[in-house]
Amino acid sequence: MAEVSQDLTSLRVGFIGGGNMASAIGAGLIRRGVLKADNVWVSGRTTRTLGFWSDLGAHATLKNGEVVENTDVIFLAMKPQMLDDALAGIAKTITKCPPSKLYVSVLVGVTLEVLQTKLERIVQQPRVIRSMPNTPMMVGEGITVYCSKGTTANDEILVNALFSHVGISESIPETLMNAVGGLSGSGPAYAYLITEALSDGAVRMGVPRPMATKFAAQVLVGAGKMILETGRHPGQLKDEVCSPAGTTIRGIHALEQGGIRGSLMNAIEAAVTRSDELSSVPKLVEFVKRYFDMMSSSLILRKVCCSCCSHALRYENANFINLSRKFSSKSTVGCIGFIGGGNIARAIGNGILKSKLVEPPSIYVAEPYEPMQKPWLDLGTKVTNENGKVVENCDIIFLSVKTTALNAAATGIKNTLSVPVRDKLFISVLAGIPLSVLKKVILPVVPEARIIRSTLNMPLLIGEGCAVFSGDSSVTEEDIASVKTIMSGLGMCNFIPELQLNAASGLVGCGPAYMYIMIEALADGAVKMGVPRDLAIKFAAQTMYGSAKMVLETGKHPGELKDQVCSPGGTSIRGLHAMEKSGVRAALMDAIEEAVKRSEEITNK
Ligand SMILES: NC(=O)C1=CN([C@@H]2O[C@H](COP(=O)(O)OP(=O)(O)OC[C@H]3O[C@@H](n4cnc5c(N)ncnc54)[C@H](OP(=O)(O)O)[C@@H]3O)[C@@H](O)[C@H]2O)C=CC1
Ligand SMILES: O=C(O)[C@@H]1CCC=N1
Repeated sequence: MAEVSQDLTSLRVGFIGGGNMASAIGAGLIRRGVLKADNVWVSGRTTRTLGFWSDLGAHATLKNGEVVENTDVIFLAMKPQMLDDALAGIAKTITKCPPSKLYVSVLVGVTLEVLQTKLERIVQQPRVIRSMPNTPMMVGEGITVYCSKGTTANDEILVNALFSHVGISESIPETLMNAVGGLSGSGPAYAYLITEALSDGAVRMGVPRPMATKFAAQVLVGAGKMILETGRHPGQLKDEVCSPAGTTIRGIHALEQGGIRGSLMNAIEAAVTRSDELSSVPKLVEFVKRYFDMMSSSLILRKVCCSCCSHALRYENANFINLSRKFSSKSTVGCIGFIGGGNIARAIGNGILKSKLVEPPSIYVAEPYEPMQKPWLDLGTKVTNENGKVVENCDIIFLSVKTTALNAAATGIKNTLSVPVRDKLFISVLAGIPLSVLKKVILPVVPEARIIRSTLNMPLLIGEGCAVFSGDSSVTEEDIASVKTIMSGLGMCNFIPELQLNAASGLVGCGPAYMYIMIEALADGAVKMGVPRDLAIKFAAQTMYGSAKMVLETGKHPGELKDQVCSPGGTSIRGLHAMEKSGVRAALMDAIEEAVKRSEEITNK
C-alpha cells in the first residue's frame, strides 16, 4: 500500500492536457505541498488552460514534448478522443529521445492494451498505469482506482502515494475499471445534481438560496461520512432518521414514488455503457472524426467570443466560503441533560463527549426504556427514569422525546422533581413543535425556562451534522453562545427565524435519510455493473462526501462543478441524462415538500 508520508517534493510530474482533471490532481497536490509547483510541467493544445498553471507557479507550454523531457511521471489528461493527437504532439516537439518514463492515463474507457500500443509509437516498452480519478481531489476527497501493465512495484507505490494524498486510492482489476468509473468518476456530477435539486426543494419551501445550498451540501457531507466512518449499512442508517409517522418517511415515500433508486442505477449503467463504447477502438475512431468536425466549427465560435470561453478552473480565485463551522466563541457549559435517550440524543451526546466538552458523569439522561439506557451507561453517563432529576442537575436540557410524548415528558418532570426549579435552558429537537406550544407545556413546570427549538441531523455523531436553531426574545446571548459551544465539535450550526424552521428541517433533519437511499442505489447500480458490494458502498459514500465538500469549500455553484465532470460525449453526461429522464430533480423537490408538509401538520395539530 501507499506510503502517504513518502516525500514527493523532488518528483517531477507532467500533465499532457491541463484541464479539469489535471487541475484537480495537480493543483490538489501542489496546494497540499505534496508536489513543488516548480517541478510540475503542463502542456495544452491551446493556451486556454495554461494561464491557470503559470499563476500556480508551474511550467506551462504548448509543446507536449517539453513535458515529457522535463518530468518523470507523465499524466495523460486530455479527452480520450485527443490521445492520438497528443502523442503525435509529443513525437513532433521532442528534442531528445525520452528515457524510461512512467505514464499515467486518466482517460475514461481507454484500455491498457490500447495505451501501450499507442505509447510504443514514442517510447519502447512503456510503463503505463490506467487510472480513473475524480474531481473532488481538489479538496482532498477524491477516489482513484487504477490498474497497470509493464510497470514496476515501485511505480504502483508511487502513483498510489500521489493519489492517496488527495483521497482514497485503490488498485483494481482492469475488468472493473469502467464499472467503477461509472460510479466514482462520473458520480460527482450526480452528487452535484442532487445538491442542486435539494437546494431547489428547500428554496421552493421558503429557505433562502445560500442557506439551502449550504445545508444541502452539508447533508451530503454528513451522510457520506456517516457511512464511511461507522461502516454501517446505508439502509440501517436511513431507518434511524425515519421516525414513525414522522416527516422523513413522507419524504422517502415521495422519493420512492419518483423512482429514485431505479434512476440512480440507470445513471451508473448509462455511464458504464458509454465507457464500454469508448473502450471499443472502431467506435473511438468514429468519435474522433465527429469530435474534430465539431471542434473545427467551435474554434470559429471561440475566436468570436474568446474572452468568455477562456475560463479554466481558477480555484484560487474562487469565492471560497468561510464556513466558520467550528465556533470559537467558547462559553462554559455545566451539566447537560437529555429527556429522551434515543437516536438523536445519542448523536448529540456522543458528539459532545467526542469533543471533550464535558466528562461523561456531567451528562444526565432520563430514559425509561432499558435497551435504550444501555449505550448511555456504556458511555459512563448518569442514567435515570426520572425526568425531574435531569432538570434539577442540569442547566441545559435537551428535550429529545418523540413529538407525541411532549406532554408526558413535562408531566414526568413535574412528578419527579424533589425541589422546585426555575430558569433553565431547554433545547427541543421535536420536529414540527412550535415555540408557542413548547412554552405552554414547559413553563408551568419550570417557570422562567428559556426555550430553543431546533432541527438537527444524525451526522452530528461524527462531527459532520447540520443544525438549525430558533428562539424567542427570552433566549440570551449567553444561551446562544452555549449552544454554539455545544455544537462546536458536531458540525454546522445556524440560528434562523422560526418561520423558516419547518422548511429547513425538510432538508436538514430528513436529508440524511434521502442520502442513504441514494448511496445505496448508487452502490446497487455499481454492483449491477459488476463492482463488489463493499467497494461500491465505500465509493458511493466517498463520492457523495467529496462532491459535497467541493460545493462547501470552493463556493462554486453545483451546476458549474457538475459541468467540470461532464466531458462532451463522455460517460457522465450519459448518466445524467438517465437521471433527468426519470425526473430525479422533481423527486427530490417532492421529498422536501412532503416532509415540510408533515412538519406543518405536526405544528398545527
Ligand atoms: N472531468 C472529470 O471529472 C474526469 C475526467 N476524466 C478524464 O480526464 C480527461 C480530461 O478531462 P477534462 O480534464 O475534464 O477535460 P478538459 O477539456 O477540461 O481538459 C482537457 C485538456 O487537454 C488538452 N488537450 C487537448 N488536446 C491536446 C493535445 N493534443 N495535446 C495536449 N493537450 C491537449 C486541452 O487543451 P485545450 O483546452 O487547449 O484544447 C485541455 O487542457 C478525459 O480523458 C476524461 O475522460 C477522468 C475522470 C474524471
Ligand atoms: O464524463 C466523462 O466522460 C468523464 C469521465 C468520468 C468523469 N468525467
